[in-house]
Amino acid sequence: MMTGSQKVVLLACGSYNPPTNMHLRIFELARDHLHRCTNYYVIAGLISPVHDKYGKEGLANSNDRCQMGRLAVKSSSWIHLSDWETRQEEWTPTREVLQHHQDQIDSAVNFNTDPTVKRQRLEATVPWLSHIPQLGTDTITVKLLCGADLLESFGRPGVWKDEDIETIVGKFGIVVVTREGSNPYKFIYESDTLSRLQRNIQIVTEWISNEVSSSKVRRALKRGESVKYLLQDAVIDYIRTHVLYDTHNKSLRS
Ligand SMILES: Nc1ncnc2c1ncn2[C@@H]1O[C@H](COP(=O)(O)OP(=O)(O)OP(=O)(O)O)[C@@H](O)[C@H]1O
Ligand SMILES: NC(=O)c1ccc[n+]([C@@H]2O[C@H](COP(=O)(O)O)[C@@H](O)[C@H]2O)c1
Repeated sequence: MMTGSQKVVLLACGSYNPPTNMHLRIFELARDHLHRCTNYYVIAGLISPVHDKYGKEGLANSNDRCQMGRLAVKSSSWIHLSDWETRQEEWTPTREVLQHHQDQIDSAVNFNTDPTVKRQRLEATVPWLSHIPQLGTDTITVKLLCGADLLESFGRPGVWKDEDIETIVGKFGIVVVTREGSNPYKFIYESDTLSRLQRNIQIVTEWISNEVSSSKVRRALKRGESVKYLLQDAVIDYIRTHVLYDTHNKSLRS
C-alpha cells in the first residue's frame, strides 16, 4: 500500500442467483484497476445478496444464495459474503446497505486501539472485518461495485430515488465494470447528476468481455447443460445436492 492512499471496501449488491465466476472477476478487475490507476487501496470486497422480498422471479431462497456465495468466495483471500441484507425484515435500498456497512467499519475502526481486543470483538460480531489484516485506525470508505447494467438502471423511472443516487455516488462513490450492451460513458454524459458527480465514478473496462450472467446459467441448469467453469465447482455441487433451479430429473453434466 502506498503512503497517502485511501482505504476502500468494495461492496457489490445483487441477486447472486447463483453466484457466477464473473461476480468474482469484477472484484479482481476493479481492485487491479484502482491500484494501478488511482489512489485507492482495496482492503476487502463484500458480496451482499438481496433479500427474498426483493421478489425477483425465480429467486432461490436467501439461505441457499448465501451458502453458494460463501462457497464461491472460498477461492478468494479478500472477498467475503455479507448476509446482513438477507437477515433484515424487508428489502433494504442499496444506499442503506452501504451506510450499514460503513457504520460497521467506522465503529470497528474506532472501537479499541489494542489489536487483540479489537480482533476478538470483530470475530464475535463482524467476522468478515476480522479477516482484514490492514485494519488500523485510518478512514475506510465503502464503495459500490457494479456492472454497467446496474448503473444504467439508475435511469429507469421509479427504480432508484434521486437522493439515493446522489448519496451512493456523491458520498460513497461507485466503481463500474463495463458489460456487453452497455455504454457507461454515454450514460453518464446524458445524466446531469452523474456528470456532476463524475469524479466519484470509476469505470473499469473489461477487455476480455464475457457475457456470463446468472440468468443464462439458470437456463443452462434447467436444460441439464454443463455449467462447469462458469461457476465454482463447490457451487455446482451445492446446486446439485439441493436440487435448485429446476435441476430435478436432470443429470447435471459437470
Ligand atoms: N458479466 C458481467 N459483467 C459485469 N458485471 C457483471 C456481470 N455479471 C454480473 N455483474 C454485476 O454483478 C452484480 C450482481 O449481479 P446480479 O446478481 O444481478 O447478476 P446477473 O448475472 O446480472 O443476474 P441476472 O442474470 O439474474 O439478472 C451487478 O452489479 C451486475 O452488474
Ligand atoms: N433503490 C434501490 O436502492 C435499488 C433499486 C434497484 C435495485 N437495487 C439493488 O440492485 C441489485 C440488483 O438488482 P437487479 O437484479 O434488479 O438489477 C439488488 O441488490 C437490489 O437491491 C437497489
